[in-house]
Amino acid sequence: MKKQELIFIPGPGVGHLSSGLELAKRLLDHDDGLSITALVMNMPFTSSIDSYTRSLTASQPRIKFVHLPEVDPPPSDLIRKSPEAYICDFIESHITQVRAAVTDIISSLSNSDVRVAGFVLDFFCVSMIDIANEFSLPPYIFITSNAGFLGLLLYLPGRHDEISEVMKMSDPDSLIPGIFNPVPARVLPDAVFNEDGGYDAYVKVARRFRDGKGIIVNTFAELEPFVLRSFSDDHRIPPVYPVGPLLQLKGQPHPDLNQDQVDRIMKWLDEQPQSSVVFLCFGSYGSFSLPQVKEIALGIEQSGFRFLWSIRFPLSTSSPVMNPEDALPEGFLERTEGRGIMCGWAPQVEVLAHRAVGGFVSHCGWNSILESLWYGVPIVTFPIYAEQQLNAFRMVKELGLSVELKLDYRQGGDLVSADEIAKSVTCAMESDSEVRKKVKEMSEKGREAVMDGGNSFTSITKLIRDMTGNS
Ligand SMILES: O=c1ccn([C@@H]2O[C@H](COP(=O)(O)OP(=O)(O)O[C@H]3O[C@H](CO)[C@@H](O)[C@H](O)[C@H]3O)[C@@H](O)[C@H]2O)c(=O)[nH]1
Repeated sequence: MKKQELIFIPGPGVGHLSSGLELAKRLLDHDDGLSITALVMNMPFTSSIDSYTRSLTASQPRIKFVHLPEVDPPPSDLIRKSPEAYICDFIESHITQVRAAVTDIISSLSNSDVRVAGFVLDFFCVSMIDIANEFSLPPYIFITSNAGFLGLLLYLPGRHDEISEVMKMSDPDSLIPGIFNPVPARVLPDAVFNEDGGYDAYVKVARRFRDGKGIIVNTFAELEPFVLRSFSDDHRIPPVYPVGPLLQLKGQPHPDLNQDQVDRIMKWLDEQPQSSVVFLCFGSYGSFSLPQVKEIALGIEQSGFRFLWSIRFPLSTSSPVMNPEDALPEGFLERTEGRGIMCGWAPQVEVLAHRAVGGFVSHCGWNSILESLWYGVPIVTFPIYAEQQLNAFRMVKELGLSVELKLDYRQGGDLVSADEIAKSVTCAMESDSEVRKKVKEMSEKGREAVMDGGNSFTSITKLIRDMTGNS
């Protein structure tokens, strides 16, 4: 059997990179004959990814990294107008560098027994399908989010052909194939309303999905059966491979995380009773205005539960808060002393795995959702940006796997009050609630899905067979 190489192009930024590389590791675990070269772009304004790629190279010698030469980034005001448009422009500006890197890989393998089998592209990198075609290599697309989000993206080009304008908050609920309930406009991602490039970027990206040889999704059949079935009924959609949950359970290296911080948090958790702590954490970029921070603080205090709060502030705050404590309500720290701690970047996976943690107030980023399901910790929904509102909506209304706090909160939107926060946290922390029971059941199903014979295991085996031709 010939050895085969895959060329990975993960999305820029730690969130997409880490998820893409979990997929890479999973593929290598399944097939000894595979190796992977990942072409990495380092986006301005984001944390360094070097610590991450270094730790992976040390643990998995069959993954090589090629750091693409830096290019002139798009104008910086574009990131404020539309992060999605910025990311797509940034990626497209690497086409020449990617072509050169692929040429090098192929020529370096020409006298070896290794053959390049195909490309795996983060969904934001679908412009690179053209390069795959130039080299006659099959492109596979990787969705770092869920199948419902894929459903939304697949719906957009058809809608655009009929109504070629951005969506509006005042639009009636959308019937999106595969999404169980009609979707209110207020839970759709900001990008679909964005006239400064966000909507166009989504439509353009989604149009290329049908050019993929297959679409790989970080989900599992038991979690999203309805939407996955709808894809297999539509012959225009390439084969969809649900291969998740892809999780980095050993924890992620991060420049803002140091061992002293981890030790302090884990020691404190060790001293707390079983399922007594509510964890608040809002992903790579989630932050709140100062008035919202105050409401959150008052809400946790009012709930009476112990807490671990990963708190960060927007980079654009006009008077930056150097010390998070300055943003808190007066006397909060004294009144909650011994009952809670705060940190910056948290060791989230270790925290969710800890027996003391009983609930999770989350921005509903997909990795956070999968991690909380894995450890059976119910989420309280506090979405902020990207597709998080849609995730929150589906987790509450379709799947019954989260407690509703907000489904439609957006950065700079109406304040979520302390009362609402206290009420939802209390509901999530109930030990015998229906949501907790369902989350525990889904946790088992997720773990079974990736075991030998499970649905995701079978799906990844099929994916490798389709990519390599090896049976
Ligand atoms: O203090 C922190 C904060 C985050 N994390 C980890 O960072 C990852 C965060 O991922 P996710 O929950 O998916 O959030 P984002 O980083 O915000 O992810 C982006 O990418 C996701 C996948 O496409 C989308 O679902 C989100 O909406 C989008 O914001 C998770 O593994 C967390 O465990 C930590 O370890 N410590």
